[in-house]
Amino acid sequence: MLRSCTAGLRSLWALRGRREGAPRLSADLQPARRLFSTEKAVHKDWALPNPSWSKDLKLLFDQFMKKCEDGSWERLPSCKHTCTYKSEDFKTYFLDPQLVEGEGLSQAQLFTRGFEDGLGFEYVIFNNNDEKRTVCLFQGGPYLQGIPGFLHGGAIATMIDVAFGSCAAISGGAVMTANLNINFKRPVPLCSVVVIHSQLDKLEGRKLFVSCNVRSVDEKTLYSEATGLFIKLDPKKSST
Ligand SMILES: CCCCCCCCCCCC(=O)SCCNC(=O)CCNC(=O)[C@H](O)C(C)(C)COP(=O)(O)OP(=O)(O)OC[C@H]1O[C@@H](n2cnc3c(N)ncnc32)[C@H](O)[C@@H]1OP(=O)(O)O
Repeated sequence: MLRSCTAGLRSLWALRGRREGAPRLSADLQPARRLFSTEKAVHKDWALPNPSWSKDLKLLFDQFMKKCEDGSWERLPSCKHTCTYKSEDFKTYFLDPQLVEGEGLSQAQLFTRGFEDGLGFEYVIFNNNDEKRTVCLFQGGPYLQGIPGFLHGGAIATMIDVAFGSCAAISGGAVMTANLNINFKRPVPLCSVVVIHSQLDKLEGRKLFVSCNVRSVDEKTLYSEATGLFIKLDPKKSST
């Protein structure tokens, strides 16, 4: 396992090395900033394979894409800058309209999509709307290291939160995390692929109770288990 992780790291660094000749981040950000601040923003879908994806991740992705063919599962597209109609719900709820229009948010992007390919969070989420459950395929890159060679617990918590959010949104629409409880049972090797199975356990008014487990691709290792409480936003309330 150590060897495959090292090989994975090596190929990621090679990928990064190839990009060293390209303009550095600050210059790269300029077009993104312009794109985000105009109406004509191009919304790339980041929940699709890229060269940093391991064989395991591509294989699982293909398997789930097959499950999507009969309509029982659907792949969730993912933008760097929230671009679905749902983001309007959050803006209405939380933000001063002047802040939305102004420079303050011009560089905002989804936390989990803020890394170059392969270095941070590589993931795709599939929803099963009838069964109120989701599967998140996640490969954590070298910038997410905690103890040497393993994923940072905060990175796992982040992915669990994102997976939960998608699961709760099936029934709740615009939701926010109120509570997360995670039991970390085994450390996750850096650059490996894990599968996060989430499900809605209970719906009680605006409260959505969810749970998940995080397993290795062969399902033999249980890395983490978690529960969460999400609250459906009440459009009559505003936090500002
Ligand atoms: C578009 C692109 C997407 C992009 C997709 C990206 C997905 C990323 C997912 C990331 C999600 C996040 O990071 S979210 C960010 C982290 N979370 C937050 O910042 C949330 C901060 N908290 C809040 O703003 C608020 O507390 C809310 C919105 C959660 C709830 O406020 P509220 O709407 O006023 O509701 P409130 O009346 O207080 O509570 C409703 C009911 O829930 C219960 N309740 C509330 N909080 C708790 C709690 N912690 N533990 C137990 N119970 C609780 C109350 O007792 C009540 O029960 P009863 O009396 O009805 O029985």
